[in-house]
Amino acid sequence: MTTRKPIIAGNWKMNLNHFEANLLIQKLAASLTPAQLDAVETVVLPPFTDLRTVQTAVDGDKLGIAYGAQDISQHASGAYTGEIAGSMLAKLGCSYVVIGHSERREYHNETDELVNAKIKAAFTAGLTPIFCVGEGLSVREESAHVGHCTSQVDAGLDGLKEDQIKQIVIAYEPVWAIGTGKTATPDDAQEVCGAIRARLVEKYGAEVAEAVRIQYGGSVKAGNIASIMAQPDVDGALVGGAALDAEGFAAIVRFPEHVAR
Ligand SMILES: O=C(CO)COP(=O)(O)O
Repeated sequence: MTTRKPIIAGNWKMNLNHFEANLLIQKLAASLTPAQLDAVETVVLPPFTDLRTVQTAVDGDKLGIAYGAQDISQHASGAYTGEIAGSMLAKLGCSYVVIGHSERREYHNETDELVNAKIKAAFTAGLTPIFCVGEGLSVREESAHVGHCTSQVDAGLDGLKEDQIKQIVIAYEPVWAIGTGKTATPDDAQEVCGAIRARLVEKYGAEVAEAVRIQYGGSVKAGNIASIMAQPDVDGALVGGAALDAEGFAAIVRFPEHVAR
């Protein structure tokens, strides 16, 4: 029995304009009861252009759903064309921000150093990072995935204070399982999530490590969430494709009806 509150987050990636975002958030809220939303922290991560719309819906109707952005600038403000500062996200009521997603690491050449700088920028703005780590297929095939992920964790958390580490959400997303329909087995998810927690114990002590919520991400859907959430070191999921369907995402949030924690 863990005391960590489960957190299910829907990463909408580059999908849905603000009209579509409004529909999805309303439908999602209508599909979940207050008790279900109380049992599982439910988060949506829309594109920047949808954040104001989501804020209006969530605040206006007190939907009980948290939201955040998919990226943040490492800079506080200034001449950085196209970038979005943490303070701007905080002003829009964001609680979370995804940092270091494999799609940003791969397509935008984000390094561990940049990810670390963005995590610090998030905390400065009062946002909670959802810090992503994960290995590609070749690393997995060499059985080097555990070390790969724990060193990404080391680099991302470098220089943070203990209370910041306790607050952070770490998402283990094996790249080969993202959008491929190929889910890691529950044992695969536990292996890496457990190793991440063991690493946190080693570096920061058990009290800090026990507070950190670790998500699994990669082809999560209603049909596989229960077996993944049954793992002792998996505290939630970061959901991509299945988060674009209100009923499908709501069914994932309702996982406690199928698994005791
Ligand atoms: O990358 C992901 C969430 O951030 C996972 O995406 P899928 O759920 O579509 O595999």
